[in-house]
Amino acid sequence: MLLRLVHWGRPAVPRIVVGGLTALGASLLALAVPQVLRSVVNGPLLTDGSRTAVVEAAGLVLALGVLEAFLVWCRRTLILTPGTGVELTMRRDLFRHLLDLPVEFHDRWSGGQLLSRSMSDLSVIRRWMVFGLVMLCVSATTVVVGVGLMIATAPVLGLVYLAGAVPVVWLGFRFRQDYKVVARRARDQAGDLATTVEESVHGIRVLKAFGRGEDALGDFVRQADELRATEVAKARTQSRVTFALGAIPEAVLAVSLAVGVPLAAAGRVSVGALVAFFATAAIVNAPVERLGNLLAMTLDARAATERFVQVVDTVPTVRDPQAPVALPPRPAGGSLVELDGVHFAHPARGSGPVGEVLAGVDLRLEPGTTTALVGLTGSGKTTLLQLVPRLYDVTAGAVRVDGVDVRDLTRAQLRAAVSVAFEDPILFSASVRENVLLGTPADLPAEEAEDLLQGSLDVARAGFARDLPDGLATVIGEEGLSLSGGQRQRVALARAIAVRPRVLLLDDPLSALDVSTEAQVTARLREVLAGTTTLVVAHRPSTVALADRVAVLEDGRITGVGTHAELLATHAHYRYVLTAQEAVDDAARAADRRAQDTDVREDEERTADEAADEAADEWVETAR
Ligand SMILES: Nc1ncnc2c1ncn2[C@@H]1O[C@H](COP(=O)(O)OP(=O)(O)OP(=O)(O)O)[C@@H](O)[C@H]1O
Repeated sequence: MLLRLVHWGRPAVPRIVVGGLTALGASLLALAVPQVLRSVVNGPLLTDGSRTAVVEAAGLVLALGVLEAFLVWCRRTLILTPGTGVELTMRRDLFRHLLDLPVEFHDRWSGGQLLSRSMSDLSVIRRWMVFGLVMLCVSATTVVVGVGLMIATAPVLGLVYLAGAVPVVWLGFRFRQDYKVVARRARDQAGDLATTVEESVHGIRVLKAFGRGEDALGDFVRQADELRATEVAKARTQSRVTFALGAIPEAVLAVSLAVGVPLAAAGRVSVGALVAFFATAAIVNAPVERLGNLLAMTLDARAATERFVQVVDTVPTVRDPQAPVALPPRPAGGSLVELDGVHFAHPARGSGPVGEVLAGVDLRLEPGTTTALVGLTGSGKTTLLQLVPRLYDVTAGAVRVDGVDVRDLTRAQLRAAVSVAFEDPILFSASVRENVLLGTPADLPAEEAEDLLQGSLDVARAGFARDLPDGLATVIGEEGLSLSGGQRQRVALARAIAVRPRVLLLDDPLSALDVSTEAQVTARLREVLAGTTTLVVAHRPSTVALADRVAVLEDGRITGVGTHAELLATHAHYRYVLTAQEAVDDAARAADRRAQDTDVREDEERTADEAADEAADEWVETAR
């Protein structure tokens, strides 16, 4: 799994390798110190006691120490920057892939899981690459070289020390098995927790309005507690292995001492060799102890990498064709859109006829006309609309624009030709200007962009945006000024119009507007839409009025196409849908009236309160 990182880590490899070599050099220098000790003890100390030799040896140890410190500094400096570069590249690739993945992927994945993958998982990988990986290699090499030196210095004692490796390796293997499960669980739970925070913040108004703050807190605490329990389990597993990796070498050293001293007394091992053996063992013990933490870091990085590649390995199901076809030039009278035997099932609902929302839709949108799509709620109107710009791909049949199957066009070409305004408009944390011009080419001359902006705002009756605190530069969306539902819809409508598309898809874009504003927008749209083929999902008769023709979606098929009057006279289901909607509208209007009455009462009460406050203030002033 970790080898997958080579793809992103390649540019950093030279610096990581050089950094690793400097770290290895530092460790080997540390291992050289006991050998100096050995020669001092066996030479000047035990024989002639020459001061000069001791001073020379001390100078050598000092020089080795300074060089070791310098190499450690080199390692840090060399590896720091490439690690952040790798993290940036991985983050960019992940985000690019997320944008490329189809809507169906985003239906299945929660925001928190994607957020945690792009933030904390990548930080874990970076830390491992620049520290864990390097130190793991250096520690393992130091241990191997150190044990080799110990065997060379005092073979019997070296073999005793080596015997300690058997339980260490076994423990390491057991640790890997246990830790990798909890490491993955912890990362997934962190993602779930991020999802909960994201959803709660997003839906904060609903939580407050329904007084469900305590429940949300309860859910959050439960999840946070599960994560805590997993982290504790992780820490316990890690501390067990760290303890064992610390204790086993110390125990082995005690055994070596018990064996070594009699050997030295018997003259079978020199005193210098014994001193060098234990000094080397003290140096080797440190990386052995570190192995527990480094293994844990490695397994954390493995879990993070697994989660990262899980996303980047997901193959987009909606892709550009191998040999894209070009759209014919824009016809003067407008584009022809055909849906031919279209079937569609949302993947989450299972494939096959049972899960199908659309079961053989045949619909022809004549060039330059506006067609209203009417059907009961949940009948698949939004789904149908989304098949045209390939937010989903049909499961059977075909959607064609000007005779070209939309799957034969590049997505960029298709989406420049087809524009959508959704019922629930999402605005980005950017200025009104940026939001409206979102779909227009980036290289559009400033003057033309300004004309488009002003024209689109006028058609969508979104002129209110000019009166915002900073005019059209006012930041709206999540981080900016909140707009009302109707205002957001109008900005989103302006955004859809600004593209000047061949095909405009409107998913009940005026549902949050009052009837008179809707009438004004409708009138302007009729003028502007001449030459644009439009499909508008309509719930209200007033929206249907926008259309030249109406298509009725019923049981996954189009069961009637005609003018509003024709269908009223001939299509029972159409009459039923409109009547059902009128009943809903009547109920909504009644609710509006009640709310207005309450507002008036509240205003009256407020005025009375304000008057009382003013009287009280006056009284206080007079008293003063
Ligand atoms: N992403 C999805 N995953 C699974 N099922 C979905 C998804 N989106 C919609 N559906 C289902 O597909 C059916 C059609 O939904 P769609 O939103 O297209 O209906 P609609 O006619 O636009 O409804 P409304 O008039 O209420 O907006 C519904 O049963 C809905 O539950």
